[in-house]
Formats: sequence, structure tokens, C-alpha cells
Amino acid sequence: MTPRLVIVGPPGAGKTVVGRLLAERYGVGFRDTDSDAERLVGRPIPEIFTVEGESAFREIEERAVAEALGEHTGVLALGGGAVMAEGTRKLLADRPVLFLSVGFAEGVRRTGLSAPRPLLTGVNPRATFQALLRDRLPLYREVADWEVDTDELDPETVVERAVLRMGDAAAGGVPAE
Ligand SMILES: Nc1ncnc2c1ncn2[C@@H]1O[C@H](COP(=O)(O)OP(=O)(O)O)[C@@H](O)[C@H]1O
Ligand SMILES: O=C(O)C1=C[C@@H](OP(=O)(O)O)[C@@H](O)[C@H](O)C1
Ligand SMILES: [Mg+2]
Repeated sequence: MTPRLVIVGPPGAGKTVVGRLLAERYGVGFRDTDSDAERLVGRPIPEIFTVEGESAFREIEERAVAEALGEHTGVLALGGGAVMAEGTRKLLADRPVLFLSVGFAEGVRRTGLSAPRPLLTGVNPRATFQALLRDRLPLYREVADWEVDTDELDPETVVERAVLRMGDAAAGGVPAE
């Protein structure tokens, strides 16, 4: 069992919104590891960060990702930081992975550096976001088979662009390389 498609990228890239649309397009289920982590702990993500702390969240996230990769056959969106775990990157190596990218200004606009994303509510969320984009970019690229820059595209157009770029590989006809 393995997902038809896994989506990675920074917060605000549209993994959740576009992932849901892609799942509808392919007629398969959608799953998001952020929701899985919340279910495993029994709290929303901001509370996991404040009560359990970020490192506990990362452990739970790695487990949630491994479980979802083994169980889910549809489209799977990961949390933006999931690729920081080496074990997760290894698990992604032979799976079809789409990297949705977003630049700094548009990422800030979309997330509003808001409470639902606790990582981006610190003393200087803009600097945190900037550093996060820089540090993670090579990791997203390491695991990805395809990349779509979402900066100037609405979610529906991102879907069209992704479907074109991925071709049959994610449509279920031809196994991904
Ligand atoms: N291509 C896009 N254009 C405009 N707004 C977008 C786009 N993709 C996502 N959004 C909006 O940005 C916010 C974050 O999207 P979300 O799917 O939760 O991102 P992620 O899961 O990658 O953090 C949501 O309000 C969503 O509606
Ligand atoms: O980038 C990150 O480290 C995080 C991204 C969030 O998911 P989204 O990328 O879906 O916003 C969520 O997993 C958590 O707040 C941490
Ligand atoms: Mg998301």
C-alpha cells in the first residue's frame, strides 16, 4: 500500500487545499498528516506545540507520516516540516512526491503568520518563515519528483499545472519511476 501521490512544501503552499482538489480530480481519498497527528494526540496542533512542545510534535508527526504512507492509497498531504525527519525522507525516496512551492511574500500573505501555525507566531515570524523556506528548500527538492510554483496561481490552476506535469504517473495508469 502506498499513496497515489504525496504532497510536500512549506506552510501556505496549498498542500491541504490543492491535495483535496487533486484527490477529487483522481476520485481517491484525501488524508493530511496534520489531522492524523491531532487525532493521535487528541489536541489541535497549536496545543500540541504549547503543551507537548515542538520536538514531541515532530516525533508524533514522523509516526503519523509512516503510518499514512503504509495505509493510505489516495492523495496524502504532509505537514510543512515533515521532511526535516531523515526517516521520512527515506520513506519518500521511492514514492511519487509533488513539491508545491511558494515564495516569501505570498506565503506570508496566505498564512497570515497565524495562530493555527504555532511555528509562525514567535517573536519574529517573518524571519522564522524566511529561514524555514531557505533551510527546507533542498529537502523538499531532495524528495520531490515534480515541483509546481504556486505563487501566481489559484488552487484550481495549481491542480491543472500539477496534473499536466505529472502526467499518468499520479493518475494511477503508470507507476511512478
Ligand atoms: N494557490 C493559492 N492561491 C491563493 N490562496 C491559496 C492557494 N493555495 C492555498 N491558498 C490559501 O492559503 C491558505 C493555506 O493553504 P493550505 O492548503 O492550508 O496550505 P498548507 O497546507 O500548504 O499549509 C488557505 O487559506 C488557502 O485557502
Ligand atoms: O512547517 C511546519 O513546521 C508546520 C506546518 C504545519 O502544516 P502546514 O504546512 O500544512 O501548514 C503544521 O504541521 C505545523 O504547524 C508545523
Ligand atoms: Mg496543510
